[in-house]
Amino acid sequence: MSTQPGPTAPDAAAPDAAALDAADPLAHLRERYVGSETPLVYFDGNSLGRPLRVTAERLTTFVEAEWGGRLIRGWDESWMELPLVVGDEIAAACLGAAPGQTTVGDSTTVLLYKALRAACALRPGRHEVVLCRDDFPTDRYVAASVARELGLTLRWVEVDPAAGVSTEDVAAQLSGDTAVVLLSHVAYRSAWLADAEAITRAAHDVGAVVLWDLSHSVGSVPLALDEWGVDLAVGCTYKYLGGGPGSPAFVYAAQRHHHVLDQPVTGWMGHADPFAMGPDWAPAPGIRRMISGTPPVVGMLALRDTVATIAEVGMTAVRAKSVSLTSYAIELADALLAPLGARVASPRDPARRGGHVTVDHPAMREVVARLWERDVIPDYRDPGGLRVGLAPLSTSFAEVEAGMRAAAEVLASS
Ligand SMILES: Cc1ncc(COP(=O)(O)O)c(C=O)c1O
Ligand SMILES: Nc1c(O)cccc1C(=O)C[C@H](N)C(=O)O
Repeated sequence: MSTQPGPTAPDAAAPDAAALDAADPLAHLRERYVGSETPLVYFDGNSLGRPLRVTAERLTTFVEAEWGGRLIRGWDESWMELPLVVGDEIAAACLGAAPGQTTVGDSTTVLLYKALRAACALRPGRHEVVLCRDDFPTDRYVAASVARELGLTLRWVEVDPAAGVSTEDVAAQLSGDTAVVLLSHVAYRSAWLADAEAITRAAHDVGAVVLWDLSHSVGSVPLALDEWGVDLAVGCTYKYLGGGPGSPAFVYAAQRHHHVLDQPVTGWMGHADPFAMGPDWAPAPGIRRMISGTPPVVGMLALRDTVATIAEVGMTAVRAKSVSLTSYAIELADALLAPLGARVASPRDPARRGGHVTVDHPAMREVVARLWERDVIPDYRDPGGLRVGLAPLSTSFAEVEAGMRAAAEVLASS
């Protein structure tokens, strides 16, 4: 048990964090992370993951040996291939995707724009994009802008906060005029986990294509993009993939679409022969055509260490730890925060929950600000949501207990 002073609720209601840590097969990974030896409680690994210690060494070696040592020769020797090499590493460890369908570059927002335009171009003559009212703002804003550019209509899936996004809710918005279904696999606020396989099938049944935003699921929830028949997907790498602030996003496009994949930011690096410097753009073969400009080489380094760590233990073990962490956080929220008027706003069924837990109470904005002052770092999401993000590789059960107790103490005194 934590040595932090406990709030008023009975300890008996929650299991013992020390016992959970002792039984955790991934517990040994925590000490590989910078700062894991400090008492700071980090509940924001789903927004910016902690760095691995080994990454400091990788970055230094890169500066001294590769950048400093090879200089511009580095492009021919390895950097030109890096977006596809790292894309394949993410695909193998996390996406359930065969090689040659994933590349890394741009921000998630920019890649989402490129992927959504490419998805719409796969279904000419159709006029609707189906998306969810509760999805992350960038997805809604990008979709609105693509709809303006192409003269499309947005069809909104309204979300029942008690039930999340169901396949039926999505199916109700589908028709023969649906070009693309754009959805988050895990909802950024509530952690609702969509049934990606069933929704992909429903979209295909009406002849539409799907574009999944995997930002909150990649590295936390196992994915099987090839098996599910997904058309396109994008995701962040600075969350569960530990790429560091502003690390570039990834995009997946199923191989069956490559020959006609048409994205709008046609830069020289997606050209079939960039150094021909020819008069017109001609797409590179395969997924490389999704690249626009010079690959962000430095930004791709750190995530390779996290992806290698995920590959070492496997996504099944990562998901098992994630479910245990979120289940424990919910038990503690019920025992410590519910008596103070708070309410768990994430699914209680682990099969329908991603890697974080949101607890609602009107005072949470103030509570989160006060928690940050005492080195307990959750997130706040309107309206009134304390968002507890639990990165499975770096978070201990003792950390969960200390953070939830601190939240209860602060809420009790609000
Ligand atoms: C679902 C989702 N999509 C996209 C983004 C971010 O996009 P970008 O990396 O361009 O800021 C986030 C988080 O910031 C997110 O949660
Ligand atoms: N991408 C972020 C940023 O650049 C600054 C602060 C936070 C973020 C985030 O990742 C927000 C996050 N996607 C969310 O789910 O709320």
